[in-house]
Amino acid sequence: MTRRKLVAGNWKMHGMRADLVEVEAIAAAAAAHRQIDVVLALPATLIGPAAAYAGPLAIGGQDCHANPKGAHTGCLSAAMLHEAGASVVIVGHSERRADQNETSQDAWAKAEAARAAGLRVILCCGETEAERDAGRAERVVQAQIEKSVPEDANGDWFTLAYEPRWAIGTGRTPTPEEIASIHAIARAKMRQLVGDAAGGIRILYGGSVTGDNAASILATPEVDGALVGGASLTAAKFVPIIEAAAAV
Ligand SMILES: O=C(CO)COP(=O)(O)O
Repeated sequence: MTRRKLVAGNWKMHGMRADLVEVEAIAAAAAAHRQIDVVLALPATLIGPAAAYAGPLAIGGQDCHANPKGAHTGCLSAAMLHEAGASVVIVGHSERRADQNETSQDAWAKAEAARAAGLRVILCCGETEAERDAGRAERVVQAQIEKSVPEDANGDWFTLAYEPRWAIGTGRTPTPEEIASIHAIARAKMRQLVGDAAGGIRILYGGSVTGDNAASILATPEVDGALVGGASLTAAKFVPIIEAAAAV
């Protein structure tokens, strides 16, 4: 099954209104490469202003609450993100697992809530360095998928992102062979859970993707795109990754 490449940027806790010029330039690159999908997951404060002119660039949130509303000070529901202009949301990012003690079950509930509100979902998984060193990377990722991937997931609304924690913001990446191997294992696990629909679900690689390594990572078997942190913050760094995906 052919799957369109997807390049997603995650601005994390970066970005002020002055940075909307970068969003505008990235949106222009997305418009110039419509054969792929491009997403920018922005701080909630920038979703509305960015969505107003993003065009083919899909604007996303970085988290949502699992409940549709309620007494949850400081939290945002999926419907709020949707109303602000987001069409997609990241759930289960390793920084939220580390900083907010989120679990794979939380990611599952957030994915369900996002879908119910009309958002597409990018759900993250990935092992720590200690888990990889102990030879447990595959089992950790399989367990995360088993607990977090909704049983009705399909490629229309659901994307998986494999982000080994030790590769995030470190400049270190797994080899293409290691990435291909984990992605194949992830897809096999999803096939057990959702059947043939797994063939349509994109699996992104994330962790220290840059303009320099994007072409080789994006050409790796089983890699359907990239989830990019630091190198998505400026058009100068992110557009070469979009171009690399469009050229695969
Ligand atoms: O966490 C990431 C994207 O969600 C990856 O971050 P970096 O690209 O900065 O390593």
